[in-house]
Amino acid sequence: MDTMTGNVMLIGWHGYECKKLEQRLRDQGLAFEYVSLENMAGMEKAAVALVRESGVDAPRLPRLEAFLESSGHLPTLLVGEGLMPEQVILATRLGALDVLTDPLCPEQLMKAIDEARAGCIDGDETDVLREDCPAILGTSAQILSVYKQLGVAASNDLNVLLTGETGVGKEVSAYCIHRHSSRARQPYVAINCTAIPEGLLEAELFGYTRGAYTNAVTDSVGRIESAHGGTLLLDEIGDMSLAFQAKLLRFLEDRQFHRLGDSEPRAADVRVIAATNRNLEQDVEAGRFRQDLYYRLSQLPIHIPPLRERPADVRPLLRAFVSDVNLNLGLRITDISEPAQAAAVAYHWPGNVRELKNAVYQAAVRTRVGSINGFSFPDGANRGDTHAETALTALIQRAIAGGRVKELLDEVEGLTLQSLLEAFAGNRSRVAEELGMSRNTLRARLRLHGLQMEQ
Ligand SMILES: Nc1ncnc2c1ncn2[C@@H]1O[C@H](COP(=O)(O)OP(=O)(O)OP(=O)(O)O)[C@@H](O)[C@H]1O
Repeated sequence: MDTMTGNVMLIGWHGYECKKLEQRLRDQGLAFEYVSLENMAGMEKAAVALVRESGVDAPRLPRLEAFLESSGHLPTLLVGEGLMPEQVILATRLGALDVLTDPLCPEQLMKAIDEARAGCIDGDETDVLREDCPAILGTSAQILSVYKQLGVAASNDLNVLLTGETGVGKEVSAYCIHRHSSRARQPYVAINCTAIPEGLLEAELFGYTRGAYTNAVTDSVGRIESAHGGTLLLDEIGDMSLAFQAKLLRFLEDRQFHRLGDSEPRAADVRVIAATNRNLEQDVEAGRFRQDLYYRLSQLPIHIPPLRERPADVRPLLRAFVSDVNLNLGLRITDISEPAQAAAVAYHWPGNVRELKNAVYQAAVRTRVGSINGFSFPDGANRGDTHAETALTALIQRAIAGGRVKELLDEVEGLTLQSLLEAFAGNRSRVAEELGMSRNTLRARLRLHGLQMEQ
């Protein structure tokens, strides 16, 4: 079990009991961590807590009480030796999900841990967000157009070139094409061309024979051969050297290749998808990327727009990642406050969906239970150049340069209203409330600026 699915937190365990318990948890593949009441570092990774008490403090349970008070709603099991009935009743009343007594029966312990973790997911807080999170999300017109292109790509075998800034979802899109294609049951192999040193890339991609170079002690199958029958994603394609580009081009021309050190040509039936966050057309013009390879790779080019150009996707993504974090980390986040959502819509997300996902995970781990009330964007980011702010600066500069300063306030008002509608998902009542004006006044101002967005 990794930290994404949550650790078992151990509180109050000492001596011989620890060894036995550790072995049982390890046998079940469960990660665990000791925390003390004084130092609860690591709690954010927790899925379930096992608190140990002895019966000596009857009828109280000082450790459990102190732990439950400071740990919020983490599912907690009490394990005790010689517990009195009152203590068992008290433990249940305090909120422990189960009480186990020594000697611990391993099956009973694992069942209780599983139930605590499942309770964490299917608990009685019906308003906790826990929908299944599909691999690729978004509802904006821009991303719908991308989905359609992915569908086209899935229906044929052309080489696809996915472009877009870092974190927009090129890799998830490549996988999506594969999963929807006729090759879905065959291998999907991804290689990040920049993560492998140029010298090793050829061997990694094409494979090698024994003795091809100093460390080649056995024959090795390359990624191309591993992907036979399926799909090969060449990620970060824009960063490969011209020499390597020539080798790749040869393979793309007839799907034939040689393992390093082997004169025998081999063939592989692979569908190639390439991805890059570079502008390859510019690289072709600058002589950094071969034109023939560019044409070969981009038989079907698909561009994924940055998140700041599709603000309508922000809210669905936030919602989906909250469900995701609840499922993966066993948290109990119910929602994200409206101001936090509006701030997220207005933010320019330079790291795109990856950054948004991280922001939700970080905020959720901080919040653990209830509503997320804000995200911590990098310093100054909230003042950064959102698309609306960039437009605003350009507007002011154009007005000054063109001697149209008198009309400026009017134009600024229009832009401001447009940004507010965007930030509050078209909710005019909310915008009116924020501006301290009546809905009628707002409606009139919107009409004046040609902004007729309905709620
Ligand atoms: N539309 C989406 N729906 C759901 N998750 C998404 C979406 N787009 C991106 N993600 C998530 O954002 C993260 C980054 O996505 P991905 O790796 O596909 O981006 P990328 O464009 O390939 O980035 P890079 O260029 O840095 O490799 C992943 O965790 C992915 O699951």
